[in-house]
Amino acid sequence: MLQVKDLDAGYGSVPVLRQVSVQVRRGETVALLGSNGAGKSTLLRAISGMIPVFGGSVEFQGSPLRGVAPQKIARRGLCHVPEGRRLFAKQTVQDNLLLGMYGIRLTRAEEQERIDGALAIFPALTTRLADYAGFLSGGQQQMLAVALALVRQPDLIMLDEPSLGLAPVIIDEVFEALSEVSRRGGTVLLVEQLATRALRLADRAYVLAHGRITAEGSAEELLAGETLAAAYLGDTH
Ligand SMILES: Nc1ncnc2c1ncn2[C@@H]1O[C@H](COP(=O)(O)OP(=O)(O)OP(=O)(O)O)[C@@H](O)[C@H]1O
Repeated sequence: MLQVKDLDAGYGSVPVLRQVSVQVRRGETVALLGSNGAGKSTLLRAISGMIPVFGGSVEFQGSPLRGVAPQKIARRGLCHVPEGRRLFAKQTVQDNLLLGMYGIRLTRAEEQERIDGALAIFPALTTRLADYAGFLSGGQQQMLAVALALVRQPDLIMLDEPSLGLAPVIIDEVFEALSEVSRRGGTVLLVEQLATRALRLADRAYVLAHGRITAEGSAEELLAGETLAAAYLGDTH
C-alpha cells in the first residue's frame, strides 16, 4: 500500500532522512521505532507532504506522492495524526467528530454510522459527546484525535506517538483500541518511543537512528533478538 524508497528529506536545506526505505502492506500494522530525534516524525511528515522530499520516491496505492499537496494526499486516503492531539478544544466531542468528516459528502445517517463506528473502538468517548474536547483527560483527547482520523475511514492511518504524556493504564487503553483498528482490517504506520509496546501490537517494524534505517524485521524477531537494543545504542554495524 505504501512504498517509500531511498527517501532523502529534511528541513530547508538541512538533510534529516537519508536513503530511507519502508513498506506497509494492506492490513498490516508497522511500527517505526527509534530514539529521540532519530527522524521518525520527519518521515511521517515527508510521506504526508508536509515537508519537501529531496530524493527518492513515495508511492501510495500505486500513485506517486512526491510533490503532491498534503490535502490531496489526505483525500487519497492517507491520514496523518501528528504528535500533540490537534483537536478543536472549544467544540464538543460530537462536533469534533463531525468536523473530522468535513469535505466528505455523506448523509446524516452515514455520518452517524461513522461516529458509531469510532465510538465502538473508543467507548470511553460515548459519555463525553456533549463535552468540550478541551475538557477531556489527556487519554481521552488522544482517543478523540485517533477517532477524528477514523471517521474519515482512511486506507492508511499514520500515528505519531499516541502514548506521549499518558499514564501507563491509559496507554493500555489506547493500544487496545489500536489493536481493534487492526483487527477490523485497518492499515497502520505507528511511530512510538515505547518500543516493546509497539512491537506487541505490530506485525513488522523498522528502527531509525540518525535518519537512517538501522534494523527491520518482524515484530517477533525484533522483540526476541538483541537487534533492537543494539539499534538504539547505535551499535548496528
Ligand atoms: N521543524 C523542524 N525544523 C528543523 N529541524 C527539525 C524540525 N523538526 C525536527 N527537526 C530535526 O530533525 C531531526 C529529527 O527529528 P524528528 O522529530 O523527526 O525525530 P523523532 O525521531 O520523531 O524524535 P521525537 O520523538 O523527539 O519527535 C532532529 O534533529 C530535529 O532537531
